Amino acid sequence: MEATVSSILLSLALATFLTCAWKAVNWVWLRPRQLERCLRDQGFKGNPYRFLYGDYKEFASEIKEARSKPPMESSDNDIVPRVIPFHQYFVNLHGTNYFAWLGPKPRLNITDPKLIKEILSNIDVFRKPAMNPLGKLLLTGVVVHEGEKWATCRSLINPAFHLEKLKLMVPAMNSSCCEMISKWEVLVSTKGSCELDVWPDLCNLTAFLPTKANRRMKKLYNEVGALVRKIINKRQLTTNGEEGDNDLLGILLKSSLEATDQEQGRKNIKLTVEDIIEECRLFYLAGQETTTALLVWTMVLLSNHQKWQALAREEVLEVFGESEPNFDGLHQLKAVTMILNEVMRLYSPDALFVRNIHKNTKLGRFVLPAGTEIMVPIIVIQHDAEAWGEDSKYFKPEMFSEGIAKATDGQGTFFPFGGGRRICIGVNYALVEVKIALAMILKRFYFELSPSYVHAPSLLLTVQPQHGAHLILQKIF
Ligand code: HEM
Repeated sequence: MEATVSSILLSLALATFLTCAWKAVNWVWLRPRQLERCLRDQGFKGNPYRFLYGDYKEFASEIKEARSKPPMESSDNDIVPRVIPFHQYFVNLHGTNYFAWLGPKPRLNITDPKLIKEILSNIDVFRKPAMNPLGKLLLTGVVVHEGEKWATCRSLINPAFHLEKLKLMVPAMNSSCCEMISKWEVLVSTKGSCELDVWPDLCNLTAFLPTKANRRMKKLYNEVGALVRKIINKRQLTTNGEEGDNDLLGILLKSSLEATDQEQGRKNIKLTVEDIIEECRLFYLAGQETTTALLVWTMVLLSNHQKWQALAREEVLEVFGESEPNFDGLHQLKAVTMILNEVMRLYSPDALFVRNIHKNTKLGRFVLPAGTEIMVPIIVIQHDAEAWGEDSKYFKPEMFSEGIAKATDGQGTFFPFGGGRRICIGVNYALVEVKIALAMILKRFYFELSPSYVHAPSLLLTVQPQHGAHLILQKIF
């Protein structure tokens, strides 16, 4: 009897071991080889799969090499090889229809705007990739949710970004900007001009908390979490930013809560306090990094293109005169809007996005096997000479003089905020914030590149200036 029990246990252990071993072998060897055959049969090209590591070594060495390259000419906008160097490497080896191995997972490069449109419009099929534990620490909330949970969160948060809510945030945005401007005014006060790395100040400006932006994640998370909890507990929400150090966050949060209250009544949906904290942390990260990137490259490009800087300043003075920027005036800023579009085309803050194929899926003439990933390199498409002309790397805001649809001929070759139903939720917020900041800076300072500026755009979550943004600011009297 005892012998039978132990032989059953042994068989069970053996069966479990064999199942696990089979799954492991399938994951690291059999499945990747199957995927590779399937992709090659459809004309995609890439390195042969290498056990477990795939192309990690190539990714790492290309990124390392790009970061240690000598700086570029400051007028050179051909930044793709520097920002996503692995892309250039694989294109050189295999052409644009390439796949690269992220461990045992092949990632396909997709640059055809028609296919991208298909990807963006089928959000249930082309999903965000599952986050690893480290990624989950960084990003949570609506940006990573899928299906029902995503739809619920998005519909509850959306009202916080409606135009009438953004209008309420303008005074708070003005006042954070005033702090930075006052600091710069002190710096230029003695000589009339000064040399300054504007990057750290712009990072602080776009942080929701006007207190020092803390870039260490844990502390940042605790700060935002504690603040949100405090506001929720006390329900001390104001609509005009009187709360002091929680103005923008407070307003965003209040709108989210109001919307949550209403929607919950209607749909019987529940967002927990933790859900809301997650969303606010996400806004902080997703919003701060990208908006700062847009602002800093705008200052760098306007330093290189003084004609456009003068034009933008003239427009700002014409619209706002002596007063601080206001919401309604922002819509009249035509040259500024053209400039921002062109900056986002050349220096797209988000350089790329990724989707996961979780079941065999048709895309154009291809059938992509489950387990494949797709990479859409936004910045590559926005630099493409076929779409934007031979001078696609030049700064030409005039291309946007009749709007985005005209500039792109409706081809979908400009999408710095993504697209489809998962388009950036903060698009209007970001543009209002950047326009206010830029208008306030233009009104008070002329700016140009300092001789110590080193042009080295690189990708670190967003496209950032690797060695800061050293400019010379000159006070306008
Ligand atoms: C210039 C500034 C910004 C740029 C260029 C930008 C770009 C993007 C892009 C490309 C996506 C789509 C990613 C994908 O499809 O995988 C996205 C999504 C998102 N962005 Fe932004 N963003 C900016 C500012 C902001 C701000 C200010 C906020 C919030 C305050 C924000 C919150 C989000 C969220 C929550 C999503 C996920 C939306 C969803 O999946 O439904 N972004 N952004």
